[in-house]
Amino acid sequence: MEDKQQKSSDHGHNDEFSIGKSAQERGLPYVPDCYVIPPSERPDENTETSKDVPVIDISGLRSTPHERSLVVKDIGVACRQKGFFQIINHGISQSVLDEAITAASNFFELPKKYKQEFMSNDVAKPVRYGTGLKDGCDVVQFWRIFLKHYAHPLEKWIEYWPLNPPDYREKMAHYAVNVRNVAMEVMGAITESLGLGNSYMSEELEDGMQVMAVNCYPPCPQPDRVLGLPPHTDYSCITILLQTGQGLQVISTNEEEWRLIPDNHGVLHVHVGDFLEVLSNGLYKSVLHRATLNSEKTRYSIASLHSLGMDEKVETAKELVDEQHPKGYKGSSFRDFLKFLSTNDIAEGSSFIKNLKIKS
Ligand SMILES: O=C(O)CCC(=O)C(=O)O
Ligand SMILES: [Fe+2]
Repeated sequence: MEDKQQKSSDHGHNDEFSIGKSAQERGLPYVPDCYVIPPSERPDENTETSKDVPVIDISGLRSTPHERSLVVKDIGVACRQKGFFQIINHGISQSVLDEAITAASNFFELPKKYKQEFMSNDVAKPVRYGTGLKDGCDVVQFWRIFLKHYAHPLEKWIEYWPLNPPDYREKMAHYAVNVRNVAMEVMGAITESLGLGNSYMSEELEDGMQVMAVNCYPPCPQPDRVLGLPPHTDYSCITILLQTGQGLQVISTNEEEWRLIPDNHGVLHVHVGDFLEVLSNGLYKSVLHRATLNSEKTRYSIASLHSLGMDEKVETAKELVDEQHPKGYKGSSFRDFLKFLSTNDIAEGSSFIKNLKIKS
């Protein structure tokens, strides 16, 4: 994912952009020059909302073998044709979703002193807070505040999570555990759709990493000149995204244009990530996406990224390699990604997955 752009912004945070207020209420007349991105990279305000987002009822995965096979097929088609899909009847109650978002927004609204202790530009830190909102910068910045933390195994990492707001750990953990169960179920369906069986990676995923990127995008006075997050693909097998309001844009596998993703209450959005592209030998492509802004309302998102263990390499499934489809990718681990990130700037277009491609 993005990240490296924080190298010069982690120290220069600015919470004076009070989060709950619209840009006008905060009296912000314009976006500082340092945030303004070149015209070719600016979001177009007329970007169409994607009309054919696959919405999949995953309760069928727990139903009869016939029902399950239909859902598996739909998931496979969505991964191949789009690189993303949305899920309903995922089994996570609305209150768990809402409480995770409330915990996130309460964290971001805390006074600076509670957040500062988590600030770091060390991308390998298990808990990290950062913001692109700063004055006097001389590089392209992004209009986002984030808290990232590892979440699995929960008992190992939760003690590093913020103690404030007091219910942050409880509420976020509740969501983390639930969304991880959904991720395991969806990954089983994905490997099944590839003809590898539903338990192909379940053991490795059991010991895998879960990183939660908790994002906050304050209202922006000129949302057409700046982005919340630059275009990137995720360093995961899959990412599950919970969002409040529209802002996510994607370029699906079968299109060339940016499309806005609708946000429907209670729906979770699933992205194919880099490691799944490697595993599937490019049958399923990790999806390019970015976060855009609005001038009215703070938007929150919680991205839960699921991959294998820190040193467990994801290799292309040998079942998907033959003479017509030679192995297209080098194997890689989460640690390999962190190493890549520490020397490459994803905000400037570096791409982990491109780096893994074997040139033919
Ligand atoms: O906030 C969003 O819509 C996207 C977040 C995202 O892509 C990420 O955290 O990797
Ligand atoms: Fe992402």
